[in-house]
Amino acid sequence: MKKNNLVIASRESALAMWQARHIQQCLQVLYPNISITIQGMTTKGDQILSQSLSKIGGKGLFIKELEWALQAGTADIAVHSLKDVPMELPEGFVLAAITERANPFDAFVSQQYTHLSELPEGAIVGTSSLRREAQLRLHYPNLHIKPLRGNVQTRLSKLDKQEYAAIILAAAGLERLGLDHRIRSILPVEISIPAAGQGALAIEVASHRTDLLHLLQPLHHAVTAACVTAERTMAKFLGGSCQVPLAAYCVERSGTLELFGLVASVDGKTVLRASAQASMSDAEQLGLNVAQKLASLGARDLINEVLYGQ
Ligand SMILES: NCc1[nH]cc(CCC(=O)O)c1CC(=O)O
Repeated sequence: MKKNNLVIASRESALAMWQARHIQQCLQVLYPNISITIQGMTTKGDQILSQSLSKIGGKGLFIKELEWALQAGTADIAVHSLKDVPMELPEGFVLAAITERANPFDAFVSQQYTHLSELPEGAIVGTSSLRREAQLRLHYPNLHIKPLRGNVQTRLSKLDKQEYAAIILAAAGLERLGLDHRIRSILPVEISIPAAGQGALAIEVASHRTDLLHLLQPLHHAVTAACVTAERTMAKFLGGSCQVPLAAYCVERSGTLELFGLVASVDGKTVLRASAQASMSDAEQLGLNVAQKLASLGARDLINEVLYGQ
């Protein structure tokens, strides 16, 4: 941190900038004497919108440029949606804090309809997430799933142009952007298990910046961190990325964690589920446990089939 000035690196989408400003405000309250600025930057993932994310190489594409800034020292911290952070960070970087999770669930957004169950046969539903697609196909095999990329506003404008009868977005993103009025209903966990880390923010720093670990500590939320550790450990063990339909959601009740995991084929015809409970201190073991249960049901073969064909 040069001259008491902390620089936050962020992608430039409205959601990313909201998230960076949120962290900026939290830190500013804690440390009124530090000047905190946000440096927006474009990532490869933001530029390549034409192809599906699952084909162009996944999550790392949205954070690499921010990591270069951390490495070069032109920025001190990077704020990410945890969902977009790869299960394994490149060497030399750590997540210094995980913030309290917002709404972790997927939202149903439509002009005409209130619930997924109201959609007529063949209705076009927009999502480019294989996780959402597989779970939609499982419960509503007669819907037509059509790819939908771009930032949240772009996706909403495509819905408004009647290209889709409905679209599925993360509730947290809509709420942060003040677009919660667009949410017609929340998809319960029985219909759509969220992505690992959905709804939580992660603050990344270069590992050698031990000065920042202490500074960021007040933003760290232990319960959220335990839950997302279970989710991300499960996904990592199974080699999960956004290139396979994999879902992981962990909830904490009175000190006990419960993790729900799912691996599916994209067509939703094969769906493997497993769950388990553990104490807060055993989050990693819980993730491994559920991953092993899924593996024993054939999750590895299913994932390889999705990734490489038969
Ligand atoms: N994949 C993009 C992305 N990354 C994080 C969010 C939402 C916010 C969050 O999950 O924390 C979104 C949009 C969406 O999935 O609708």
